[in-house]
Formats: sequence, structure tokens, C-alpha cells
Amino acid sequence: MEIGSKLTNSWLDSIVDSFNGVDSDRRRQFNRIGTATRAVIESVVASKAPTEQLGLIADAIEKVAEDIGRFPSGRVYEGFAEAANTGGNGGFMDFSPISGAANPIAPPVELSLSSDPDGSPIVVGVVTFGSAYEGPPGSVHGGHIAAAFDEVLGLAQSMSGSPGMTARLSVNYRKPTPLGEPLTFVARIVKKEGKKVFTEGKCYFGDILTAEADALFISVDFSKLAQLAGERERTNDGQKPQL
Ligand SMILES: CCCCCCCC(=O)SCCNC(=O)CCNC(=O)[C@H](O)C(C)(C)COP(=O)(O)OP(=O)(O)OC[C@H]1O[C@@H](n2cnc3c(N)ncnc32)[C@H](O)[C@@H]1OP(=O)(O)O
Repeated sequence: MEIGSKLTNSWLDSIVDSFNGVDSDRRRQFNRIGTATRAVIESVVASKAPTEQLGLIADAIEKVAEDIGRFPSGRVYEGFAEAANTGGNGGFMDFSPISGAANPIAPPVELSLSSDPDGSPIVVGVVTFGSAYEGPPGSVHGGHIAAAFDEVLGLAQSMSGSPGMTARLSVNYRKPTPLGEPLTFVARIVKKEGKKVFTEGKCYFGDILTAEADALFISVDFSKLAQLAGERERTNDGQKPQL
């Protein structure tokens, strides 16, 4: 298994090629919007602004929502939204809900590929969760920790060369995971048995292990993902998905 080995699949390649052809200024603007909206989310969840200011801010945000809402929406996918699909090339995941800079609901988790001291490939995810992700006071909501694990483990399993979908994800929460502090997620493949890829991951605040996870991914035929993508396009046209 080679770190960052490129996945060979004509369907994947065509998506990657079309992504590479996307005007970079458009991509930059999407990322700007994502970053600015994320800052708004972070500021509004617990703002101490005076009530009259809140009213003005609400007016302004409603105006922005109205302005952007005038344009047709629905996913015009410039790339994959999930780490597991990329084979390690994070550039295709601008809209990931976990690691995508252009997706305002992503914290985002910054992903990279590395290797541990024995040379085994690992995925590293670095993130600071803001106030919007609070669960227990001062701590990250457990659901968001699970989501971050799904992303880093999802990218790790794709290094098997036969990426799949999450079949099972189990998280052990060992200590409260602090908000507003840099966290490091580390993920690796444990073993592969046929279509099954077993993975494990850990979340650290400094040297403190706050959570650990294991997940089973089942390799899927890319035609299944192409089918899901097709259903998504039909849904964008207002039709119901056929699952
Ligand atoms: C490739 C890019 C996508 C990456 C996305 C990764 C991040 C995500 O968040 S994915 C989103 C969340 N996950 C999903 O939506 C998946 C929904 N589930 C499915 O689509 C299917 O159940 C799927 C693909 C996981 C497995 O279906 P299928 O390929 O038909 O598997 P199937 O042939 O039934 O089973 C294969 C083997 O896996 C086992 N298996 C399947 N599911 C599970 C499970 N949940 N737990 C344990 N074992 C399982 C089966 O028992 C079987 O084992 P064996 O070969 O020993 O008999």
C-alpha cells in the first residue's frame, strides 16, 4: 500500500479531471464564502451583542440569504464531498461537511497523509472545534467527534486501493474533548479481508487521548457511487431519490 497512491478508475478520473478544469477563481470565491459563513456561525451561536444589534445583523443575514437564494441551487459538484473517495488528494473535497473549506458547516478538519515510526501509512486530521460544536460545557459534541473519525478513517481506508463506505463506526469517549483547542486525529488501516477494510483511529489533545474509534468499511463498486451521484442529480431537479 503506497501513501497517496492514486486510485485508478475511469469514473473517478473523469470527476477528478472535471474538477481540475474548474475555474480557480470560482473555487476561491466558494472557499471565501465558506470561510466567512463559518465565521458568522461561530460568532452567532453565543453572541453577547445588544438586542438592537442582533436585529440589524439578522436583517443583513436575511438579505445575504435572499441574494444567494435568487440563483438556482442544487449541487453542482466540483468534487467529492468525502475523504474516502479521493485516494488521498484533499483538493477534491472542498464541499466535505467535515473537511471542506467551502462548506460552512465543516470545522474544517485539515487532512494530511503521513507515516508512523514503523513506516505504516496514517492519516492525520488537525482541527479546532469552535463554539458551534459544543456538547458538554467546554467540550466537543460527541457526534462531531464521530463525524471527524468517519472522515479520517474514511480517508485511511481508501489507501487500501479499494475504497468503500462506512458499514460500522464505534467510538469510545475517554475524556472530555476540549473546544477551542487544537486536536489531532490519527487513523490507520488495521487489516483487509476481502471487501472488508478494518480501521482504527485516535483523537489527541496534546498527549491526552480523548477518544478512540474503530470502523469497518466495505469496498463498493464505483458504479454504486455513480448511481448515487445520478440519484443526487435527479434529486436536485426536484425528484425523489430512488434508493
Ligand atoms: C467509496 C467512497 C465512499 C466513502 C464514504 C465513507 C464515509 C461515509 O460516511 S459513508 C456513509 C455512511 N455509510 C453508508 O451510507 C453505507 C450504507 N450501507 C451500504 O450501502 C451497504 O450496507 C454497504 C455498502 C456498507 C455494504 O453492502 P454490500 O456491499 O452489499 O455488502 P455485503 O455484500 O452485504 O456484505 C459484504 C460483507 O460485509 C459484511 N457487512 C456488511 N455490512 C456490515 C455491517 N454493517 N457490519 C458488519 N459486517 C457487515 C457482510 O456480512 C459481508 O460479510 P461476509 O463477506 O463475511 O459474508
